[in-house]
Amino acid sequence: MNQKPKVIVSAPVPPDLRERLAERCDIVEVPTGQNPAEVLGADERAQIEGMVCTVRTKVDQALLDALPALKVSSNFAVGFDNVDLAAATRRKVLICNTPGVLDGAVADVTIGLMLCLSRNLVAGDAFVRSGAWTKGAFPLTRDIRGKTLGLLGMGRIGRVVARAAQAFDMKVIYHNRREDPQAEGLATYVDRDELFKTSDVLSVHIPLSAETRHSIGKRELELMKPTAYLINTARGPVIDEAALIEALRAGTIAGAGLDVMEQEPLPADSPLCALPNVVLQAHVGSATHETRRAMIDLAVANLMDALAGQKPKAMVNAEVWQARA
Ligand SMILES: O=CC(=O)O
Repeated sequence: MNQKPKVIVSAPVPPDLRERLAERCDIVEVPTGQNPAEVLGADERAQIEGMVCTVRTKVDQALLDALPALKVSSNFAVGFDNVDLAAATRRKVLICNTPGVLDGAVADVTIGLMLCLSRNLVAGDAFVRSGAWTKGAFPLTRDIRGKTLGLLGMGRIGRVVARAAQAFDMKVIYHNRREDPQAEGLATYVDRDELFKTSDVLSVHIPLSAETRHSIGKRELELMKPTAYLINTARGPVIDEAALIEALRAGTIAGAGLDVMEQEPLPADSPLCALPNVVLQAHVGSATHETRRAMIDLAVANLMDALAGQKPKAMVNAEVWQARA
């Protein structure tokens, strides 16, 4: 009988799915976020053929060197900025991710942040709880109806946000590397500066890469209207956080809604936590029972398919798969 392939599980795989995986693979447990190269001995590492992990696992050259038999690494996330993709592709390690199943959940948090900012809902809750209401009315806020929503990035999530914004009678504009035919009827393509200049709410939906790191900085913030809000449910480091804090303090923009930050978890002494015009969330875009289940189903299916020689549903470096076929 063929030996089952050894796989690292470094993600919250629920018991029923773990059982299914164990029928086909020999599971090696690595606590989520810990470096398998530090947790496992050399003999065990040498036998690892697959891995399912969160974005807290850095799949870099050092880890690839520590796992010389690795064939597939399956991210329990749509983002893959934890992976050195060039190094993985060079080593012919297939990288998988979980696109599609979390679009609605992330779009919901985007819309939620937009409403919290424009209607000041978080401060309104504190206002009532503190008894301040008994002393006077809550300050007026701003409508989003009829305003312009700008989307930086028009992928799957951006399109769901655009569709949702239509229900609020918003005008939706977007900027992408190129105009997207799938955005037709949903949003109007504009150039990048125009997006920053004309958006009343600007929402970020681009992946983190060497090119996008700090791509929203002082210059972009200064292009924005002083009444505009910036929302980020993508990755923290695409925004230069120091520049953003400065802009929020100076009133260059009206506020920000952030589900992601440069440092996560965000410490309570971060200047962001002291700013009244910021609404913060703990990187929870995809964090619902239903969506996380769909994500882990897909991540484990990708891993099992790849190891069984079947084309996984979602591959980041499909060229590795094609070269094998
Ligand atoms: O941040 C979450 C993801 O990339 O799936």
